[in-house]
Amino acid sequence: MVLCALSTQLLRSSSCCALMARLPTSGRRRCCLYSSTQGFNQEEIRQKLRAFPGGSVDLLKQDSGVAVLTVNNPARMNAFSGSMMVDLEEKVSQLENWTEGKGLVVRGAAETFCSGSDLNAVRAISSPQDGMKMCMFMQDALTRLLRLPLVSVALVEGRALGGGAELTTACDFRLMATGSVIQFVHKHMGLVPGWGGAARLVHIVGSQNALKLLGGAVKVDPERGLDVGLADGVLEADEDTPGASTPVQQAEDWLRRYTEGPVPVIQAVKKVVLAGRELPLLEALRMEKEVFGTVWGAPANLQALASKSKHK
Ligand SMILES: CC[C@H](C(=O)O)C(=O)SCCNC(=O)CCNC(=O)[C@H](O)C(C)(C)COP(=O)(O)OP(=O)(O)OC[C@H]1O[C@@H](n2cnc3c(N)ncnc32)[C@H](O)[C@@H]1OP(=O)(O)O
Repeated sequence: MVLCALSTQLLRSSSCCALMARLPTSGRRRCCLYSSTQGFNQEEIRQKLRAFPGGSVDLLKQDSGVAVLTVNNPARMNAFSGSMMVDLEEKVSQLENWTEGKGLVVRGAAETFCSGSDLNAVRAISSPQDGMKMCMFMQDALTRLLRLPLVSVALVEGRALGGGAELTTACDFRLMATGSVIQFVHKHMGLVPGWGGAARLVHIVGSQNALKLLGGAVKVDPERGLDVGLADGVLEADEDTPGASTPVQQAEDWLRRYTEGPVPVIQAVKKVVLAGRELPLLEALRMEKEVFGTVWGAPANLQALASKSKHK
């Protein structure tokens, strides 16, 4: 039973994914969704993907505890080349080990989000075996992205198409700029999502709306995004006001309400929500107990109690 395996995996705190990253562990081996028995040899796939160069995925970790991840391939509407897929996984690993992290903004360069896989690479990776390997590689990277103990938001400007739409679902929230579009164009490619976007979309908007967005390859604008629950907010452009905040600054301002507080507490909040979302109830309760144990009596808790006692 995959779910049982998953819950066991998540709960085994000694060697588990980022979800358990900050629990007291003797050492942590990052685990993958797939194993070599399923044809998943991550280093072999990395080598194959590196053969398709172009663009980059850039990471800016800030003292505020909020990082900015930028999909950067503007000449290709920020399409993912093979080397960018490797970049992404490496940046997720860096974030899994960022002990001071609380939040993450995922964006695209040049005022557009991402137009999915680089079609030139896709044409070259056309064998079923290689397609599966790319699929498993990106499913692993995006699952780990969503499981980071950080509160994440996708800042969608311009277009998020295909794999780019799937990338938005690997964030906790989505903010859409005026005029932006999220579109699962896979049907037009004779495909379905392969980076985990379908499974996550059902969790976000429900199966009925997911069927409509996928089956209809619907162009989701900010209004429709709010309506179906795919968008959590809309950023209004403000080019006329000199010195107005940039879309990234607006996204960081929006995120601040959910990341303000001590790092261990914010990370614990994300972990207990992840457990509730991914695990059966009993395992989720056990995970919640584990995480609760890391914050009960910890400095932030003791400081809060001390300040409360002065309120007599
Ligand atoms: C599981 C994920 C799934 C998979 O891997 O199977 C995928 O994601 S498949 C890819 C799905 N994405 C698409 O089908 C989008 C393809 N692109 C477009 O529809 C358009 O380019 C669009 C709507 C993004 C922008 O159109 P616009 O007219 O404004 O600009 P251009 O089309 O001229 O694009 C500018 C420039 O970018 C190149 N480009 C855009 N998207 C891609 C892409 N996905 N792969 C490679 N190159 C892309 C486009 O060819 C233009 O280059 P140029 O050299 O100027 O012709």
